[in-house]
Amino acid sequence: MSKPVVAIVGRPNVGKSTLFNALAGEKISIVKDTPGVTRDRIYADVTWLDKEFTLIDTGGIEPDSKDVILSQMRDQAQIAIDTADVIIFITDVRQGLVDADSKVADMLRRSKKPVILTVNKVDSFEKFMPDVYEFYNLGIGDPHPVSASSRLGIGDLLDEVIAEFPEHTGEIEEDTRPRIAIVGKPNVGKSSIINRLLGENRVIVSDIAGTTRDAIDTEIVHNGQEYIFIDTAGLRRKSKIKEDLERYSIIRTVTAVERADVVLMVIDAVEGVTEQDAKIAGIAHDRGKGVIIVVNKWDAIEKNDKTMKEYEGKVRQILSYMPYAEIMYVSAVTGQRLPKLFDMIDMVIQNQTLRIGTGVLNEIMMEAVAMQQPPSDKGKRLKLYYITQVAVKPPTFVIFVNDKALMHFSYTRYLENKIREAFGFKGTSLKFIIRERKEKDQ
Ligand SMILES: Nc1nc2c(ncn2[C@@H]2O[C@H](COP(=O)(O)OP(=O)(O)OP(=O)(O)O)[C@@H](O)[C@H]2O)c(=O)[nH]1
Ligand SMILES: Nc1nc2c(ncn2[C@@H]2O[C@H](COP(=O)(O)OP(=O)(O)OP(=O)(O)O)[C@@H](O)[C@H]2O)c(=O)[nH]1
Repeated sequence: MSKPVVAIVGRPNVGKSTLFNALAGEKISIVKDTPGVTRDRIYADVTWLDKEFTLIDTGGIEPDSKDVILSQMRDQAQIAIDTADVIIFITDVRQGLVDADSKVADMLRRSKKPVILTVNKVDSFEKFMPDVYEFYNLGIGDPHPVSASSRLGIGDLLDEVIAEFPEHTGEIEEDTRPRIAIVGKPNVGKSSIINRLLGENRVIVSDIAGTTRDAIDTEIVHNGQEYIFIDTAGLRRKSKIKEDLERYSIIRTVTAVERADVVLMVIDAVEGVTEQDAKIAGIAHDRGKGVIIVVNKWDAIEKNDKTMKEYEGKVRQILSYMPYAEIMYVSAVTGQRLPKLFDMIDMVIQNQTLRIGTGVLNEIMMEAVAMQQPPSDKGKRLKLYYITQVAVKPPTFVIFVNDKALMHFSYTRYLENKIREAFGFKGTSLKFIIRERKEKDQ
């Protein structure tokens, strides 16, 4: 089930970041503050009423000469058009309508994507409403006045946003073909892998990082089964600003991962696994997707009988939050082990959709509790009453306990391990929801 993507586009200083924070509220994914990594918030998971979506900030325009700003805005808008289901176009009532706004509005209108025109910094409706009407001139519908900094009009804006979502998002989609996103840093061999799997050169491969054009979904048939590969290779724009490139590649990764069942996390064997890989893989992990770690260019490194083990050690260390992910060592150049990817994908999808009966789950939990006493605090011991699986993709379990505060992370991890020992669940994360229940209710 893929969540809709909502993108924010607007000139520098109109309040994009402020609006982003106001919409995202507390539930926010902050991209880790690793050195050399973009420090801004780029995406967040938002829930409004019963709808969930992913919010992305296409931001990051350097205030420079007017021409540069306009061309950067066009790039931003293009990213939003390519990746988002709904676009929030934000303007500033205090600066009024400017030429760049009209040009971007033209572009957005032509895209036929739903656009919510937002006029920010309307801190007082009484005072500024007359100026808001001017924005009708953009010809992209009604302007919605908000004050991002004082959170005025935010609820109405969210209502407008979710009203534009495609009808059936969040429900079971008709297209049952497995969707596989192929993600990773530039130049790790994403397009080469797809090419090789496809058996024909429909994707342009180049030696220069970021040169593959126009990511498209590619259908590949293997043993009579159709798979959809979502390619994130290449970047549409060649920015001189490193942080911009990173932002765009993260946006594309997030939106591709969102649409996928399984994520192939490609790592360059020659370069080795890096913090940037960890950040990219984290996007798949956070979203509860199936993950296969694909170490590519295996042909290009010198090997002995220990190489694979050593490599695995490094990968496991840096991607320590996903011990469940399988690692495959492949070569897009020689084709080594690539056909096995399909078996692995099938297995991961099976595990993502695996349902375990309540009876057997409770047996496992009780056995686990008998083997290792649950933690206690200030004389009160954790009691586990009941466990049941409530969802798949990822498999999600609810555990009823006497006191949530006593359910320590490490004990949840212990139970997870017991469940994995019994059922494997290879390639997928598991989610645990802890609920409290009064003792007399049991
Ligand atoms: N008065 C008023 N000021 C606001 C409002 N929202 C944002 N601002 C101010 O506008 C300025 C720019 O806000 P940001 O959120 O950083 O704008 P941005 O569009 O992300 O800016 P860039 O990062 O340059 O693209 C800040 O000084 C904010 O405090 C608002 O609703 N009312
Ligand atoms: N030796 C070796 N080289 C490879 C392999 N796979 C890809 N390459 C080379 O790595 C370079 C990058 O490959 P691409 O497939 O364009 O990489 P990408 O991840 O799609 O790159 P972007 O488009 O920049 O995101 C090319 O020069 C490929 O020939 C492999 O398995 N072995």
